[in-house]
Amino acid sequence: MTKRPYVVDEMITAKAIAARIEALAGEIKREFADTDKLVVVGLLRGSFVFIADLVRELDLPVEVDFLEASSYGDTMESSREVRILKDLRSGIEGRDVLVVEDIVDTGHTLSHVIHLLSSRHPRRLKSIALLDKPSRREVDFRSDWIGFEIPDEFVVGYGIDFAQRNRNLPFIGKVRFTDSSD
Ligand SMILES: O=P(O)(O)OC[C@H]1O[C@H](OP(=O)(O)OP(=O)(O)O)[C@H](O)[C@@H]1O
Ligand code: HPA
Ligand SMILES: [Mg+2]
Repeated sequence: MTKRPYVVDEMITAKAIAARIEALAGEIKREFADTDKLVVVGLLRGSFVFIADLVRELDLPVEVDFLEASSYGDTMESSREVRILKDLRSGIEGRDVLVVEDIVDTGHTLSHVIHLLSSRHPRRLKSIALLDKPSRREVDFRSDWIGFEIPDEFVVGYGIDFAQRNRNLPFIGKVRFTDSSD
């Protein structure tokens, strides 16, 4: 658990996030225009704000489900071991599925989840990540839709945490440690 004091510098405003979500929703609606039901799967915990705003822009027949995966705990480094803490409540065989993630960093989490869900034989399986850090990627993975590409900064806000703090910030901000002892 971090004890070092830090501040959060705003990086992406709530207004910019909302505008980007509106544009992405249009692309998703075109992709799934023929669906009789789209299962939108949020990856807890970090995606809870993004999925709430995204699904309200999707005038499609939507079912919402959640899967909890964790690989960072209260640190800034991926354990590279993705633990599934909570699985979906419904089956997805033959279903149209959109996995919603807050951020793709090393890529271990979302690539593991996509591999797991594809083994359940959905009709169509796509993913969207609000943020993507391509410079940090450790596995060959890219989401089907990306909100914003960002540099190698540790970010919080809009559902994203550092040691379970700052998920409730309305914007995306980057963490900056303030003590001179480091
Ligand atoms: O691409 P990666 O390097 O795997 O990192 C991305 C993942 O790390 C964070 O989740 P975390 O494990 O912190 O759990 P949380 O969603 O509950 O915050 C984030 O929400 C992504 O799921
Ligand atoms: N912030 C919070 N959690 C994360 C990040 C980040 O930048 N990258 C991977 N998990
Ligand atoms: Mg997460």
